[in-house]
Amino acid sequence: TSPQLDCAGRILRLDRARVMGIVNVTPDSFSDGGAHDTTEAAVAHGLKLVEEGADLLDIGGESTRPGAAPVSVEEELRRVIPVIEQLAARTQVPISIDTFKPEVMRAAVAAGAGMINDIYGLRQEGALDAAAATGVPVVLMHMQGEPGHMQADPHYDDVVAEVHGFLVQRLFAAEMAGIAKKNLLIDLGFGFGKTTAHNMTLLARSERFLELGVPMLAGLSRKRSLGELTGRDTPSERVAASVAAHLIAVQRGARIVRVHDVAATVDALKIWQAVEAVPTPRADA
Ligand SMILES: Nc1nc2[nH]c(SCCc3ccc(S(N)(=O)=O)cc3)nc2c(=O)[nH]1
Repeated sequence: TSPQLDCAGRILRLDRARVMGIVNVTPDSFSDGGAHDTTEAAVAHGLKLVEEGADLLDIGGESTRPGAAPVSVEEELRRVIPVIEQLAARTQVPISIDTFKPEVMRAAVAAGAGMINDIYGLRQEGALDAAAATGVPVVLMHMQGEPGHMQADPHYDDVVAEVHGFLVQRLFAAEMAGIAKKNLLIDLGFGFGKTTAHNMTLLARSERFLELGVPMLAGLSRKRSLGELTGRDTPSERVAASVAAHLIAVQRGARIVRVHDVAATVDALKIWQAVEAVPTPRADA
């Protein structure tokens, strides 16, 4: 039986790398800023990403980019719940909720979400119990510091060892809270309290994390490190770099990649899958 995730009834097979499409429901990411238009635009975007080949969607109502302003529980719910309800009704793919707030986790799963993606790794008060109560798979991500200042001056004695130790501790905490190991995933948290050097070290040594025995998610899409390495100052100019980074992440063990550019990533992974399908020559052949 090849690995798979049961996302509230929607099965996500992990026999090959899967593409998670990003749907930001933040007024500043859509022209008008009006509530209805924001919902409508976010739903349309999610449908477009599924058309492009997304295997699942990640719905986020609060930007956690460095320096972003916090959003209240009420406001975050107002943004994401209508989008989750509509997308769950209009597509068959699993819907992930990108939140660290326990109340939003519970409401999102009640509204049709089948996965929780928590950049704080369930460290907020009440998050472990909320996630356990939903019964859906959970992504535990590493972050050093908080979004407000995490990129000020990130420092590690040994970034791989420290990120590994953090994820071991979060996996333990999640299992102690009653979350089955088969429902746990990890994420190295590219760009969350890391310099470009830290990010590239983690990407280069991703395979080290497979020993944790859970699927790994990678999210480098359009991030600053890719801009620094290519000189592309605008996120939308970082598509080629993002596709390259996620192909490398998959080659080094990632099972899910979280991307803005679904069509391009799907094409790149098709080439990887064609190469992976070539049988290894037998030793005595
Ligand atoms: N599991 C998971 N969830 C995620 N949610 C986000 S939102 C991106 C926030 C951001 C934007 C830009 C930079 S930067 N300064 O590196 O360009 C950092 C963080 N990302 C991830 C990720 O990776 N995994």
